[in-house]
Amino acid sequence: MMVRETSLPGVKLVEPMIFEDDRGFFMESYNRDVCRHHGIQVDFVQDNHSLSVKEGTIRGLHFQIGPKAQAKLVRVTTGSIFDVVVDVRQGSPTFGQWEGFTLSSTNKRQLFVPKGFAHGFCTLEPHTEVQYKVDEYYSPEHDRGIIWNDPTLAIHWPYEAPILSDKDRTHPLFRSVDVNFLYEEGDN
Ligand SMILES: Cc1cn([C@H]2C[C@H](O)[C@@H](COP(=O)(O)OP(=O)(O)O[C@H]3O[C@H](C)C(=O)[C@H](O)[C@H]3O)O2)c(=O)[nH]c1=O
Repeated sequence: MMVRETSLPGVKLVEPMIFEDDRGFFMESYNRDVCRHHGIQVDFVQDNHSLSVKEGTIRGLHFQIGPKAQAKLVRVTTGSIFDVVVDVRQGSPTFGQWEGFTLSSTNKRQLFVPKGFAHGFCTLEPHTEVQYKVDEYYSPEHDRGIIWNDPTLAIHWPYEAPILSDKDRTHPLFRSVDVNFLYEEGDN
């Protein structure tokens, strides 16, 4: 497995080792010790799996606050996504900065998203399946977000008129990132 840092300290791009033969391939999709060796020092407690039927679907930008803040290890098992993280850690030198990554079932790349980052993705193909580990359980009361087209962030999404859930379109807690300091260090 190779792990490289990104423009946002703590966010890591993971390239697993792929063993290919005439049957297909084998990979360790998660190895706790190897992750720890590369600085991914979290104990995951929940696996999530979503299917988005149409390309141009955006899920996010979401994160949980306080003691339920989540770190995530994201991968794509069918299709492909433009995966986006936003630093929402109050006082962070990169607060409000975002970066996007293409994850796909072909490149098998994974993205480690630490606590304190909003996360969202846009599907680039129909029938895209995303699977990700989180290190805190789901807590709707702690769910927060930033609207996908927040002008402060000006994220370069690949689609201008995406498919969204009602929550992602209208949620009252989804405001511009500069309105709310949404995560404070030590909240976890
Ligand atoms: C996240 C979650 C949701 N749910 C239930 C709640 C809803 O009834 C249903 C759909 O939830 P939601 O519309 O929030 O799903 P997504 O829009 O894919 O949300 C995710 O989108 C972005 C990409 C993320 O990084 C988050 O992990 C997560 O917020 O599943 C659960 O039961 N457990 C969970 O952990």
